[in-house]
Amino acid sequence: MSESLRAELRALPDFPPDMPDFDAAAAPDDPVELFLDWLHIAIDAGIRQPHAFSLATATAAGVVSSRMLILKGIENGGWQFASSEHSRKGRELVENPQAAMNFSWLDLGRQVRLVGGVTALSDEESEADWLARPGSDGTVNREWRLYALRPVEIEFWQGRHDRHHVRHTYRPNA
Ligand SMILES: Cc1cc2nc3c(=O)[nH]c(=O)nc-3n(C[C@H](O)[C@H](O)[C@H](O)COP(=O)(O)O)c2cc1C
Repeated sequence: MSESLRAELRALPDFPPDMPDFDAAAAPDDPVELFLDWLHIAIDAGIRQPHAFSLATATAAGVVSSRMLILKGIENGGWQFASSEHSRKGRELVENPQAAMNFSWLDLGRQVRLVGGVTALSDEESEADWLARPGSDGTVNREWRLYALRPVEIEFWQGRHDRHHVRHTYRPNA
């Protein structure tokens, strides 16, 4: 069974036939500019939920967990997301305010990884995010919290058919 699974997995296609080029030498100095450029390319390519990413958090003891979330915006160098502050991620961010994000646009052979400190944003900003959600009935949810991850490291990764994959790393706020 495990050998047939291994063979089945090995036979799966990997990169899409057409992948964009990425010239790291010509990349802008500002990682936000490059991130927004890649995000808009993903949106224009029709990728489903291009604003979805995996967020990894950890307890104070370093026990890691991850889950998918939706990007709410980027402001003042902070990538924003929202969730219940009573959730596992909410509790972990109180005891250990560090996290990692991973955006993957597989149909473009692209990944962006971010690592940094996370801050809980204000009640006003959190409430505004809750009320702006599709289907909002105008009722306030006091558990809802908007957070911002300010990256100390961002890595842009572009797959290539010749396997000379391109990695471009920024270290802002370091
Ligand atoms: C594509 C996708 C997007 C999601 N977006 C959010 C989100 O923005 N906020 C949220 O709290 N949960 C979101 N979820 C659910 C989370 O993945 C997760 O199940 C939930 O937040 C509880 O996580 P926790 O128990 O680790 O804190 C999303 C799930 C998927 C699959």
